[in-house]
Amino acid sequence: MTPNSDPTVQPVPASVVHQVDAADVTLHNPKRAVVALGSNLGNRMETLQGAIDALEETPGVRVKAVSPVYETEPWGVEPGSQPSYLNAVVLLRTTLPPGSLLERAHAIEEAYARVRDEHWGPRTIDVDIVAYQDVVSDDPELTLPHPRCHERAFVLAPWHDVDPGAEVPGHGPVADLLGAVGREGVVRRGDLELSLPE
Ligand SMILES: Nc1ncnc2c1ncn2[C@@H]1O[C@H](COP(=O)(O)OP(=O)(O)OP(=O)(O)O)[C@@H](O)[C@H]1O
Ligand SMILES: Nc1nc2c(c(=O)[nH]1)N=C(CO)CN2
Repeated sequence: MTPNSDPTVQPVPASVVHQVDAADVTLHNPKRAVVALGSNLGNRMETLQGAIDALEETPGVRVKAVSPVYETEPWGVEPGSQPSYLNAVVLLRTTLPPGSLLERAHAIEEAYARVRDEHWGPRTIDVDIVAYQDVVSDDPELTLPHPRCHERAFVLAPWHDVDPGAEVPGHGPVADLLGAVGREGVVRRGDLELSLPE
């Protein structure tokens, strides 16, 4: 039987071919994303590492780099009102669209029983999408780049360590932004290290 003579083989509609091709392009064309992690409650290192491992275990996500760890003064709140944070940044390659990556970030926060009861309140884990490719969006559900990342040394310092040439879309080079903001209250913890999942 020739391939075309089988009466049970139906022609594939053009729309389906198009959708499959589009999905295929996405799968072969992972996007760059930058995720910031912060913790100021409980076992902060264990929580940060757990979040990194959970990102890596997510289908369609690969953790490509993990920054050094910084001990940072709580930003945006009364000095002395909260424990200090440990902050880090991870670089991802992902086939997930931005909204799905945010859903995963929220699921990881929930897994660590983060309670959203106070604006900028203490938290076991905060997982923010800092940037996704060069996407710029003012959607309040997912603003890209993160609307406050360019003024936060606790994001810029670790990001600069893992990607010195990085730029914040619409704001300029991370190196320049970090220079402008300064490193006050942001101290590298050389004695602590997060690992890149195998
Ligand atoms: N780039 C982004 N990354 C993560 N969440 C975002 C982003 N843009 C908008 N959001 C929205 O912000 C909401 C509040 O997030 P969250 O509770 O983590 O804020 P926060 O950590 O207290 O403060 P901040 O956003 O200043 O870090 C989330 O429900 C989410 O939909
Ligand atoms: N140092 C520091 N301060 C913060 C942090 C954080 O991760 N580190 N996160 C906040 C809300 O996301 C508010 N303030």
